[in-house]
Amino acid sequence: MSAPATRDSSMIATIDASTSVITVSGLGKTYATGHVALKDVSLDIRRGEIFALLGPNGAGKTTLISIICGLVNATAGKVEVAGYDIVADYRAARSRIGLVPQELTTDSFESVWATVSFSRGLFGRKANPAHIEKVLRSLSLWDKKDARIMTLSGGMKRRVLIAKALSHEPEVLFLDEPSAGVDVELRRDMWRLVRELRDEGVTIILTTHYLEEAEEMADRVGVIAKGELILVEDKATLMRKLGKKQLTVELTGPLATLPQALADFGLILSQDGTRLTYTYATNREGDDDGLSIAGLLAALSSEGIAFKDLHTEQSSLEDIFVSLVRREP
Ligand SMILES: Nc1ncnc2c1ncn2[C@@H]1O[C@H](COP(=O)(O)OP(=O)(O)OP(=O)(O)O)[C@@H](O)[C@H]1O
Repeated sequence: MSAPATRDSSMIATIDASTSVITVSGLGKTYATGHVALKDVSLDIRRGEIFALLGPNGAGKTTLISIICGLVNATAGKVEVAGYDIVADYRAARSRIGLVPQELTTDSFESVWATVSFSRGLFGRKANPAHIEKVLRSLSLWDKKDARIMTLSGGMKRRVLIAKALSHEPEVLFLDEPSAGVDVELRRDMWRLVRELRDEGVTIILTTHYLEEAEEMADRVGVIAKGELILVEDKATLMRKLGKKQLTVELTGPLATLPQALADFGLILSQDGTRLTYTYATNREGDDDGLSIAGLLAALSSEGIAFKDLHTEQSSLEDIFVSLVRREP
């Protein structure tokens, strides 16, 4: 699978990694039911990044995306896409966006080719069969181009949704829960395509409640909970923070001071001298410089320090994150 290579030169000219492609300011949404789905959300999405929006079911991810894409009206605040206001300059803003929705609403008598070509036309773009062919090939849909949508499997329909979203060469691609109900092969293809698109300068925003997906894909991560954006961070930084754990060692007798041989571990000795606390990074990208728990235990033993119990705790940020992200529907 390879990404569509043909991109509109006027769009490429505007791509500059140092600028924001989407600016969200003070966004709020209260549904007619009175439910407050978003509260004062402000966010800049940088050109060419993969941004993962994380949060549990009902957090407000789809609402936020729907407002950015102009499908739902905000109650407060504003959104600009490539400098265009999503309400005042709807057509200009929307034509920069490709949206792959969560729901499979594509079910028609039309062929794959006709459906994807028609999508391009909806955005006022001139027909470009070469681009449509590239998109279909990149999604392994080329040999299905004449098949009617209704005859396709669920996975193939999903590929058609992605092809439709890419038909008009958008600058920003939204993927709403791309992994929900998707098989391993499609997930792998999708991730590869996303990276290829990003390499071409396309900005990707994906929503997910799978931490693994964000870990695998994202450059930056935003966490949304109960309608509030509680965290926006570079993934590497976030993973470092998330990866911090604490090991507490309960000693059999009190220590007056920490032996010099243990200085490198950055241990904290409790006031009564009976407890040592060791904070360490656990993840791939963490700053663990080789000082492992095994190393600590060996050092304790060679210093003749006996212990009766060990227990680990995760840092509070990880606690928050895991409870947000790993909570099942
Ligand atoms: N049209 C609507 N009218 C009233 N409430 C709504 C409407 N759409 C969404 N909501 C509510 O707003 C909240 C946020 O929903 P939203 O779909 O944005 O969450 P989400 O984070 O995308 O969740 P999921 O992961 O389940 O898609 C939910 O409590 C939902 O029930």
